[in-house]
Amino acid sequence: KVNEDETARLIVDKIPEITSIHPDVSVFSFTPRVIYDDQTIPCCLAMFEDMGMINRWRIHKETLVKFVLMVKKGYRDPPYHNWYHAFSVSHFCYLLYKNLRIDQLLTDVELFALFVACLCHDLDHRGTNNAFQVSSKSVLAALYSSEGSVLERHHFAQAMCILNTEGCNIFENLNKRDYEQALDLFQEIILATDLAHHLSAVKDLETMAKEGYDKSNPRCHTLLTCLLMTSCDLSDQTKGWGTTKKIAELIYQEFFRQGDLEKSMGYRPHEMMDREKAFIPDLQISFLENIAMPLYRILGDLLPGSECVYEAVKANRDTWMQIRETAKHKPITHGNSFDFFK
Ligand SMILES: COc1ccc(Cl)c(-c2nnc3c(C)nc4ccc(C(=O)NCC(C)C)cc4n23)c1
Ligand SMILES: [Mg+2]
Repeated sequence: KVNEDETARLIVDKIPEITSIHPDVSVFSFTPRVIYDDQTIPCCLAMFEDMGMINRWRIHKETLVKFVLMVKKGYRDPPYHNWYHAFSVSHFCYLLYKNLRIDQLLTDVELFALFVACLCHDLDHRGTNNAFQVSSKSVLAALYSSEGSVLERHHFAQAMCILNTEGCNIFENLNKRDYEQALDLFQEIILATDLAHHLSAVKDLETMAKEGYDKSNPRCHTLLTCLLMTSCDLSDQTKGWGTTKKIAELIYQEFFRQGDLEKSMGYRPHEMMDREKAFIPDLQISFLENIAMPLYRILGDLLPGSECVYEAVKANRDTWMQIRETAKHKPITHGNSFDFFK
């Protein structure tokens, strides 16, 4: 339940000038996780405003406030897949707009659907992955496992519940055509956040990067939108080492909790979810080399000016390699997998 006085204050207060949140809020190196929890919603309002979306889509301020509040409250509090993840993902989308002028490659509707999808893309995440939904025979698996992307279908369903809540539909003033297109894109983008979906699109993304983006080709728009969504989803890796290290701690806290659950259910967990087997530096080097670096390499090829983002990810991979060497020479302590984080 969204309490009235919190909503009232956000509605009455003027939307702050984005730089009043932080002077560096629009640069790639800025880490949105430094923003205090009670400033995240004003920052979201300021991002909508700064991207011209409030006027362009005739969004009533009260509707926008209620929507963002419902979205924030729609996240649970697992170590990683919580509101701060959605907020930081959305902030990277704002960075793409401010620094790479993606508004010149995508239509207004695509850009709007992308930003709103960033806010909603992991709604009601339980801190367990798609495989666990199926193996634990969760309600979500019962609902969606026949179509695949179980969690992502649930995140979309939750977002639709919010949009269908009285006074929360920020798409309400779009004309019929834009409305239908926005919702179709919104669903497509949220379903595309399934890492398996991204991995199956990498070949096509590399081809597009080689041949160049053709703004008149609808397939290019779809591929680029999905590329940008995944770039936002993994954007913690594009910041300094401090963020990379902190995020790894949160992700493996979440993974190891799932592994513990699987063990208690009599399943043998994936190595990356088994706190007794996981060697985090190796796992993270592999994730960065096989998934994150190729992703931001393609982004850099397609969007001039984003090479610095790829370089930041590569630097974090290099730091993991140094950590791996040091950790390998240390005597095997029978502490837990997080010892070398100390
Ligand atoms: C875009 O969707 C997601 C969904 C869930 C997560 Cl946790 C992530 C995500 N975001 N940051 C990370 C980092 C730093 N490391 C990760 C290491 C492994 C995996 C993983 O799922 N590996 C199995 C798969 C390749 C078959 C995901 C990781 N990850 C992204
Ligand atoms: Mg997700």
